[in-house]
Amino acid sequence: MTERSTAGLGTPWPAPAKLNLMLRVVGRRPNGYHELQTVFQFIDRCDRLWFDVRDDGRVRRLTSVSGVPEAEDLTVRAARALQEATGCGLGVDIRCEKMLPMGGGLGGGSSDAATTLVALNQLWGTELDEDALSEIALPLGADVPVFVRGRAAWAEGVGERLSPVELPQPWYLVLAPPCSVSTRDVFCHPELTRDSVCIKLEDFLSGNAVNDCLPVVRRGYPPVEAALAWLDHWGGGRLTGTGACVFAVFDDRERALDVSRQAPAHLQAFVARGLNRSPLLDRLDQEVASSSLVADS
Ligand SMILES: C[C@](O)(CO)[C@H](O)COP(=O)(O)OP(=O)(O)OC[C@H]1O[C@@H](n2ccc(N)nc2=O)[C@H](O)[C@@H]1O
Ligand SMILES: Nc1ncnc2c1ncn2[C@@H]1O[C@H](COP(=O)(O)OP(=O)(O)OP(=O)(O)O)[C@@H](O)[C@H]1O
Repeated sequence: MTERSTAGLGTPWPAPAKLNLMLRVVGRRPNGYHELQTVFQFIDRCDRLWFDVRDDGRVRRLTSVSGVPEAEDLTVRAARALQEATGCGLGVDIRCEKMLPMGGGLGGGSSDAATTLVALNQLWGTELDEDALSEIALPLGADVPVFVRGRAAWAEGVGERLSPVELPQPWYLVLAPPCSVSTRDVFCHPELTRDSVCIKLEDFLSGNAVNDCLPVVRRGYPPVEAALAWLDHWGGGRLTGTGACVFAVFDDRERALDVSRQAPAHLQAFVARGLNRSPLLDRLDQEVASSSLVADS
């Protein structure tokens, strides 16, 4: 979607990316899903969404997402799931401006789904609380609940047992190698280790930040390996989720920007701030405040 076409649409709803600051695969459930331990933090790099409520109950996506048919788009599925859960007869036209690479381990699709649930719960007046919204969120994807709750979190289970955490909020240099990684393929891989011992938050805070998917992704995706090798010159990189994106941590924004300018041209590089509170919650507060002003006048 071009800048011009977003003019006049009103304030967008942000769908921030997340980073997995560590990821341990500690078991496998009978349904094939994996038990994880991970730490989620948001970054201030976001997709942007706009919602126009419709009276006729139709859910339409007005912008295209490369390779994703309308009915499979996580925003459309999220809107339909909220209709089904609440019996709401309203519909919506959804526009989404993608900034986050797909299949990048930044959770862009999951975040778009969460933003749709949170925004429509407000705009449709369905009044579900955060727990109820998170229940609708989980079948859409293991990462959707953390985006609904909007707090950096220590996560267990398939990623749905969340405890909020206050972490340092450094600057991250994120590199998107020119490939996308299928989360499913990594979790199905015969060489993925699935027996890491469980650790505690304190272990992570004192430096245990391994990602168990890294060996499989490094071997299977040479562009990811190359991006990590490049980050080794600057102190080392980490993989987010199942990749393909990798990141390095900096205390100082200028330093992160300086390194990003030196990144090889074939790597998409950006610098973003770590956030313990999702900008989605601020946008929701703004919407609640403006709707109560209208109600009072
Ligand atoms: C790896 C993480 O990104 C860490 O944040 C997430 O756990 C993945 O979350 P997600 O992209 O929302 O994943 P989903 O859409 O639920 O699942 C995609 C596929 O990954 C596998 N999958 C996912 C999560 C999980 N805990 N175990 C799995 O085995 C399943 O094969 C599933 O079919
Ligand atoms: N609105 C959407 N935006 C992006 N992807 C979508 C969307 N709707 C459905 N999808 C599908 O979801 C897949 C995963 O997208 P996403 O951007 O969340 O990947 P990811 O960053 O690797 O996520 P994760 O870290 O959760 O594995 C895409 O490859 C695409 O097929």
